Amino acid sequence: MNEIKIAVLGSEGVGKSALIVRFLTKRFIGEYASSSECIYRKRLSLDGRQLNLELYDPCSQTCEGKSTLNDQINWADGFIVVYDISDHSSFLTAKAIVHLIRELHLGAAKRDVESVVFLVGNKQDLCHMREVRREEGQHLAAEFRCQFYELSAAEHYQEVALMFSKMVQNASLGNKAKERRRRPSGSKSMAKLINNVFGKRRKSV
Ligand SMILES: Nc1nc2c(ncn2[C@@H]2O[C@H](COP(=O)(O)OP(=O)(O)OP(=O)(O)O)[C@@H](O)[C@H]2O)c(=O)[nH]1
Repeated sequence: MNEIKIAVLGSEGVGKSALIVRFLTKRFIGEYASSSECIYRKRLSLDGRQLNLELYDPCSQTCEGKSTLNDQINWADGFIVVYDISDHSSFLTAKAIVHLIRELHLGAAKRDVESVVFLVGNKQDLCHMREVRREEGQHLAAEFRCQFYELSAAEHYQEVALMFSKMVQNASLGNKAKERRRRPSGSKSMAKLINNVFGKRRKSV
């Protein structure tokens, strides 16, 4: 069965957990425990194929056994980089993360990387407190050639679901291409990377 690993990254409080929980349960829950990182798991059917989806929700605070951003980027097949439209500093963090993803994936086929990095401006319902213009988000996405979304975990279930579905679809295609390119000798180091993050707590929804 295919495994798709998506990392949802961004600075503290931008709504990473809210977006994941909204996608998995359709509900918006106001507060989430953020003292540990976790992987949410879900089985999906895509074009008649069964997929095991893993969604990684990092811990923004200092917590035991915390993985590094580099580990997280190496582990994932796809990236949802989130900022809060009402917090400009979170936009700068998102920019740094997207930059790092591109640096670490320089060896990969360009098209693969482009389709599996999404830049997401969350909390669109707080547009009266907006600190990041929509155009700034679009501009950054264009600069790093990633897809751009502006939405609200609190108010836009359909958009959130569409965004995750698109990512799963793209990451699944990227995965197939990766499998084709992977040489037998490469599988050992990939297994090592996966083992590095398998110590994490897992959650099923
Ligand atoms: N108004 C509004 N609030 C949101 C939205 N998404 C999340 N929040 C709120 O933002 C706060 C942080 O949300 P979390 O989902 O915990 O953010 P996080 O990025 O996972 O935070 P850490 O785990 O600390 O890194 C919570 O109070 C949420 O209720 C949204 O779309 N609109």
